[in-house]
Amino acid sequence: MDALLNWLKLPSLLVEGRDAGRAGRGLFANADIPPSTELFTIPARALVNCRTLAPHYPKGLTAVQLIALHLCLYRPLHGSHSLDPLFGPYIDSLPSQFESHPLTGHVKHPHSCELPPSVATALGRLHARYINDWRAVREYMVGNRQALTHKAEVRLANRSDDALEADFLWGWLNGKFNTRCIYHRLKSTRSHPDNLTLCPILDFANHIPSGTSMKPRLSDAEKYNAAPVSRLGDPLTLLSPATKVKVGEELYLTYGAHPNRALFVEYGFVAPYAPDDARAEVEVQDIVEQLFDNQGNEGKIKKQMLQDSAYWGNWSLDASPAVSYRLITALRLFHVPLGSSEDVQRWRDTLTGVRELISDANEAAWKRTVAGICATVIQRAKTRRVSENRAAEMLWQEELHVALRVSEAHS
Ligand SMILES: C[S@@+](CC[C@H](N)C(=O)[O-])C[C@H]1O[C@@H](n2cnc3c(N)ncnc32)[C@H](O)[C@@H]1O
Repeated sequence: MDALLNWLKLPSLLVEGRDAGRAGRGLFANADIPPSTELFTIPARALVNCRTLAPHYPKGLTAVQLIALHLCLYRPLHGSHSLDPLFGPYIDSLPSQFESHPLTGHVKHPHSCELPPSVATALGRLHARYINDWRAVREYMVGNRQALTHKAEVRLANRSDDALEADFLWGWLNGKFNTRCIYHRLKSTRSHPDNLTLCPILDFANHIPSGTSMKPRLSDAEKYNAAPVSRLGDPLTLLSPATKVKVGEELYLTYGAHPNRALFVEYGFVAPYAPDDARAEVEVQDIVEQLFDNQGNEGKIKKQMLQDSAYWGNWSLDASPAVSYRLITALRLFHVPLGSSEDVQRWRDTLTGVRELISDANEAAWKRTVAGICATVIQRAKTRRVSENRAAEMLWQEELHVALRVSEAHS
């Protein structure tokens, strides 16, 4: 931390990064901190993003690809410091490995750990993003070899493909959105995917699902809804939570209202939940898709109707206990015979709020189907291959818990 503060030219701070147990390192208060206090400001030059890296590389990569490439090229060798003349002391402060991240295991031994289907699907999507970025960067490295080997400190020549990919995966897990990168306005539009940055010290902060948390101060670019005026972008200021923090307490960020499935796949951990917590959730896409598939042509038409009205997919149950409105809407249609134009119209009327339901019989039918879906989730959670991965086990337990709660509510 001292080397990092020296490099940042920051005085001692109200917070320090240190061991936080199972979560790795965290940010802790060095003194009592009044509400919404400015904790520190990281100058734009010390943020790792598309603006600070662009002057040092030929064009052609997205922000995530560029950050991952830079980290890959300057990953510290075992026990030594990063040779990066730009961000070396910061790169030294990054985690040395991501062995517990599910993507690392998935890349090395796909399918070694049995996961709930919706989690496996989400991990598969993340893997596809990773492969896409790795291919793009590999091509870029071939096309720009001369420019890259011009950098005196870069060791490309003696590196095996495997070593290079392992370093790229490490860089990618640091540099993709989530894990350690946060939103930072660098482009003229708010939705541009390159609006992200690595930020020293802030990235020691762990996640808290609810309660008061630290917040980055709105940057000028964000305030004026425009690209930053200065070449390297705006600096980043972190504010303490809106309530007082006592010396020694950990300060958190709220990464987002993510279910455990997303926390596991994106960040590599799961958070505890209360028995009736709506964040405890099962996504039942695979089971419900199969139901529509089994209806043959009628199912195909219903799928199209749901896609057209933006209700296809993202169907969940939660432990509050509840069935998501999206799932109820899909299952209502599932039980409508398409030959009955009156019922089809009634279903459309439920979408616009003209009607609350199609009929009592239709309500009873979708509830019976929910009970069947719960039975499937319970069955597969009870008969799965037990995993040594603690987080994977917790995800299976969560599925079982949610399905039991919803099934009790519908019996
Ligand atoms: C931005 S970093 C936070 C700092 C990190 N703990 C470290 O040691 O550098 C995000 C990572 O911290 C860990 N993490 C964050 N919040 C956590 C929590 N509530 N429980 C367990 N691990 C957590 C996860 O590994 C996550 O990918």
